[in-house]
Amino acid sequence: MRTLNVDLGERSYPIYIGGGLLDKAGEYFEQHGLTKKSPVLIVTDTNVAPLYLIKVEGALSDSGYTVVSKIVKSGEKSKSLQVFEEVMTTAIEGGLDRRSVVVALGGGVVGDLAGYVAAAYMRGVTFVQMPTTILAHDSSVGGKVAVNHPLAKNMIGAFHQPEMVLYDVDTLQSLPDREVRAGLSEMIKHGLIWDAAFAKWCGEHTQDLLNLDPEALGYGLTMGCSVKAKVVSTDETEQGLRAILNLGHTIGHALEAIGGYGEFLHGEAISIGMAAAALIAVNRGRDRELYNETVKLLQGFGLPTVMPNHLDENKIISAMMHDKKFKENQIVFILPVSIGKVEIVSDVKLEEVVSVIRELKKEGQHV
Ligand SMILES: NC(=O)c1ccc[n+]([C@@H]2O[C@H](COP(=O)([O-])OP(=O)(O)OC[C@H]3O[C@@H](n4cnc5c(N)ncnc54)[C@H](O)[C@@H]3O)[C@@H](O)[C@H]2O)c1
Ligand SMILES: O=C(O)C(=O)C[C@@H](O)[C@H](O)[C@H](O)COP(=O)(O)O
Ligand SMILES: [Zn+2]
Repeated sequence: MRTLNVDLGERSYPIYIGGGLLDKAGEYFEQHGLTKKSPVLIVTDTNVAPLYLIKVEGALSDSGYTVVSKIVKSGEKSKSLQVFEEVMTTAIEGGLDRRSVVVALGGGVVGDLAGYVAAAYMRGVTFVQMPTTILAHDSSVGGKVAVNHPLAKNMIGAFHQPEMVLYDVDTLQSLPDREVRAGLSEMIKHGLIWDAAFAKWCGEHTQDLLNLDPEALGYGLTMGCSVKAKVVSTDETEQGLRAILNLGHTIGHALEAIGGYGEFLHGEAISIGMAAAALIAVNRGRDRELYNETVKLLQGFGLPTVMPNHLDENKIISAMMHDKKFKENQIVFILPVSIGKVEIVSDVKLEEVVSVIRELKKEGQHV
């Protein structure tokens, strides 16, 4: 078992990473002094519930906790105001009070949704993350919680840090292959923005990671979480540095929105976005090797790096205008400087973006 700390003064919390942790959920709750007098709400989804819900409900009730559970439909479409309201209804009907705990048992969708419920229920209750996807090494850390608006990703949300992250890596063994790849996209991102040696390691351990080799996975997740924890500890509410975690997201979020939150998985959209960011950087004078290396790394994991031809440039651009980093009429981009290092740039012109979208469509025709 590895423990990392997210250092945020009085809002600091541990990330426990290891096997068999869901069975010990009750013990962790007790260790953290979480009350048994108020009901706990577990939010999970239709894929995760049959696999792990009984385990967590059992572990908590064996320790004397009263548990209420809400199962939402799996998939990005559940990150909506409508489902948010449904979860709120379960919380109210289940008698949750101000000392209650909301648990997110699942991937980033459940994490972001349950986290926003925890941030808003009675103006804020305790939140515990129990991630079950690779991607959630990113989403469970840092306190960004949100639901989507049909026009733009994560538009309605808050910063609400969890009490702890209980990451039972045994759960990852049941992930479908496409979700494994999509989750590894954010792991690669952590290497690309912060740590060239880690990015290189990802490239050297592609097969081990794709095969869910426990040792490789444990190391990769620990490294990814520790990059995330360091960045968040420096800039909790994205006043500056934290924006680097958005590498690939300016275009990626636009692709998710225009795809109706169903065509691309988050990690896939971000992979295309990271290829696009590298190409913008090259067109601005960086060595072409930067783009070649980025794309080679992503493609090694079977991730998409070209722009699907059917996507309309204008639609991508107008969806991009809703980016939360858009200010004073400028779209802020995170651009690579070299592998392991990025810069925050606010003078990228729309024409540069359109030209890269077209180049990436052409690349697609060669594949
Ligand atoms: N808050 C943040 O900082 C942050 C960071 C990155 C991504 N995100 C958000 O996270 C979301 C994507 O998260 P995700 O990729 O985990 O998606 P997800 O939660 O939809 O999970 C992916 C799929 O795997 C299934 N699943 C989950 N765990 C499983 C398991 N152990 N075994 C079998 N199936 C399992 C789910 O039911 C779902 O179908 C996006 O909405 C993205 O915006 C948030
Ligand atoms: O934690 C962050 O900060 C991130 O940017 C991590 C991203 O991987 C994640 O997708 C996040 O939800 C994006 O946030 P947003 O503020 O751009 O909606
Ligand atoms: Zn992301």
